[in-house]
Amino acid sequence: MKQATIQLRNLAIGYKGKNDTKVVASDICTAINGGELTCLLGANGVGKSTLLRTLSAFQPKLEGEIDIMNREIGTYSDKELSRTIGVVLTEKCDVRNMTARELIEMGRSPYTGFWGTLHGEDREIVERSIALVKIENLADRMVHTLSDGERQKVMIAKALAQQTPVIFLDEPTAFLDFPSKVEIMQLLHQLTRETGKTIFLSTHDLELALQIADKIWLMDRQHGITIGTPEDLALEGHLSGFFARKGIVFDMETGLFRVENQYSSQVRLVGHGHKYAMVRKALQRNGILANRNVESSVWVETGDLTTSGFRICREGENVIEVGTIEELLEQLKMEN
Ligand SMILES: Nc1ncnc2c1ncn2[C@@H]1O[C@H](COP(=O)(O)OP(=O)(O)OP(=O)(O)O)[C@@H](O)[C@H]1O
Repeated sequence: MKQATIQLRNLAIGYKGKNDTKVVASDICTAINGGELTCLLGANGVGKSTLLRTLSAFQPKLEGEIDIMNREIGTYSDKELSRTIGVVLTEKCDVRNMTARELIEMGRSPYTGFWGTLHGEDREIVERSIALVKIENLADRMVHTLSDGERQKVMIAKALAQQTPVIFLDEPTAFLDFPSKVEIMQLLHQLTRETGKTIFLSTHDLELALQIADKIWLMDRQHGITIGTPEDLALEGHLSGFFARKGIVFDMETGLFRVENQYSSQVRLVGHGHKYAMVRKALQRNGILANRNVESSVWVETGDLTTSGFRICREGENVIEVGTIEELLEQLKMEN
């Protein structure tokens, strides 16, 4: 049984103005478990950052309770909070004249004295954090010379150096290239497994979240927050409902989203394996419905990985052989 590290009771979040209050979300009653990677998904402006900032005590809640490890967040001193919650926000930090390692060392400040003197153990933790995020090559660079993605990794290493049981991250993968996105998500997932940390992050990287997260929170103006494993949310129809926009369909077979194609013609495919799958994908991307069940006077033999090229066949006509999918597309387009 997973332990709930964070309990939210009737939580309302938003902004208090002079004359009015903007409620971004209300009646949030749920928990975030330790040892799990939880990803918060939702459209622009729905309130993901507001929720993360409220849970991090960077902005006041409007109503309700936030219990972190069985204590109301308001009862924590700043020092206690900094030993409990590590936060990585998207805002650019304006740091000059500081190396990446020095910035990561600041993650140790909740544990060092007034002068911020690092001891042997602190240095070891800093080096371990650098190694975990694989940024040894950036450690001696000045922070203001780093790219957005590189700086993001440094901020994650700083949060790791802080050694808190809870880490909140606002769009940690936003500026990263695809392999780095995967790497960071897998790292965060692995940390929840190995250290039992509670990691809660917002992201627009839907596909990655669906493949890596233990829990998904779908945040929506109409339905509030819906929570579950990616697979339960899929089976219950929440995922397809949530992203039901024109042109995006949730594919139950793969558990992922795909662009819905509009088909103008169809072709029967003969073959199997990777070559079959790639030809089908290429044709469908080009508006040609293609699979082995389609009825058509023209068919494509994809062969398999032991055969070379592809064959376009028509009853009573010569077979056309092509070497690549690009040539296959060209040929089929010419014929249409
Ligand atoms: N300081 C503020 N005062 C008043 N309203 C705000 C403030 N900051 C944000 N908002 C509003 O609160 C709502 C939620 O914003 P928030 O930044 O939390 O959304 P988000 O889900 O993180 O969006 P995105 O995916 O675009 O980052 C939006 O309507 C936004 O305009």
